[in-house]
Amino acid sequence: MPDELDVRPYDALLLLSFGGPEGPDDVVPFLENVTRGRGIPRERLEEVGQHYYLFGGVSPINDQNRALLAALREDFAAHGLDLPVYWGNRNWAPYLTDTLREMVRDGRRRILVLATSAYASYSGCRQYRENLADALAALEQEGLEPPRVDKLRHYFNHPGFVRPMVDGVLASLAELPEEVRDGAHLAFTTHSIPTSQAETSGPEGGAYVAQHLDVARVIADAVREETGVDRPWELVYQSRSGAPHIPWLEPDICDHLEALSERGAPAAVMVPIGFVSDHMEVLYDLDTEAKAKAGELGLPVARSATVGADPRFAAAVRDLVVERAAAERGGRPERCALGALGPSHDVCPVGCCPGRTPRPAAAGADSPYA
Ligand SMILES: CC1=C(CCC(=O)O)c2cc3nc(cc4[nH]c(cc5[nH]c(cc1n2)c(C)c5CCC(=O)O)c(CCC(=O)O)c4C)C(CCC(=O)O)=C3C
Ligand SMILES: [Fe+2]
Repeated sequence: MPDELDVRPYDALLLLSFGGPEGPDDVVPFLENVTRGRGIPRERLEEVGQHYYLFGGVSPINDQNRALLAALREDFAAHGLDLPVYWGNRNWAPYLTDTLREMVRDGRRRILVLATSAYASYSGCRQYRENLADALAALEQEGLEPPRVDKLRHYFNHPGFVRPMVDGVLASLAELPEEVRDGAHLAFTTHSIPTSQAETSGPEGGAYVAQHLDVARVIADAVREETGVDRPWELVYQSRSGAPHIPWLEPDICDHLEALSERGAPAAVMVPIGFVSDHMEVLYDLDTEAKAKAGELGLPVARSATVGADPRFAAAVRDLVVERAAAERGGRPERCALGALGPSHDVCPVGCCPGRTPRPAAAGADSPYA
């Protein structure tokens, strides 16, 4: 048996994810959960519903989280990290509030949260924190003493998140016809968000785009070193939602593929760095829609894998847990990070990644729960 790793003061890890439908009957209620109060046009919802029906009404995200849970438990057990791992979602069962209630009933008082979103932004960070605050409030209403909840730092630049994506790009390049491989562009993609949200992301603003650019550069550099070929790369966006008159980050991946084709690019690899698993935004927006677009253009494309349940990602989570526990005990742990930005903060400062209207958010400096 390995020596036991010190995770005091924590007594549990919570995998906090988006959630997704598990059958056709779940699709509409799931979309209602996601878009409640968010001003998404009806037509957009109907369109996104069709994406899910195309895949039998099942999002792959839940099985991907089950696989990640298994990978985390296996990694923790193999390395003497004695920490139970739970799973709860923002928008579908198992719901966050139900999981937190179970955790409290199991006696968990100091909970560390791993969100399946690696970057700063309202949608990718504070919204998860608001949902945590709502769940804690619900437990309080039920007469339960809310546990203390902390969130792991953003892991976009952790080597265990980045390295599997480098391998993914190398595998995708190998899938392309040999004669276009060296000229292939790398199209790094992430979820588009309103430009106003991008501008206010992180403690000083602009973090969403800056963090993605940093990761894209690290991956492009690593691929150049591995292959000896310097390929052009760009950061582009996908899965735009919202009303058309509100500006969102651009260009869209499909417009980008068209521009590449016009510029005479021989091929492209789409690299979904914005996502942690190959969920619906990847399967539909890239593998279905963007690939169809590339087919029309006669542009050879491949799409590289997200980290999913890669054992290196599970090991990165272990590293982050041990690091954060040491910091909570007053130590100065080593903090792994690639790229130019350095390791992200442990505790989101007051006011970072603001939403449209202020709401209580847990696991940050402005949390109403200690
Ligand atoms: C930044 C970001 C991430 C990455 C960080 C993270 O992972 O959290 C992400 C992930 C995801 N988004 C997902 C699904 C959806 N997102 C929607 C809508 C929106 N996303 C937004 C942003 C993000 N979204 C925004 C600004 C909106 C507009 C509405 C609003 O302001 O809140 C809608 C409504 C319909 C539509 O308009 O598309 C759906 C169905 C799924 C599940 C996929 C599956 O089922 O496999 C996942 C992982
Ligand atoms: Fe989304």
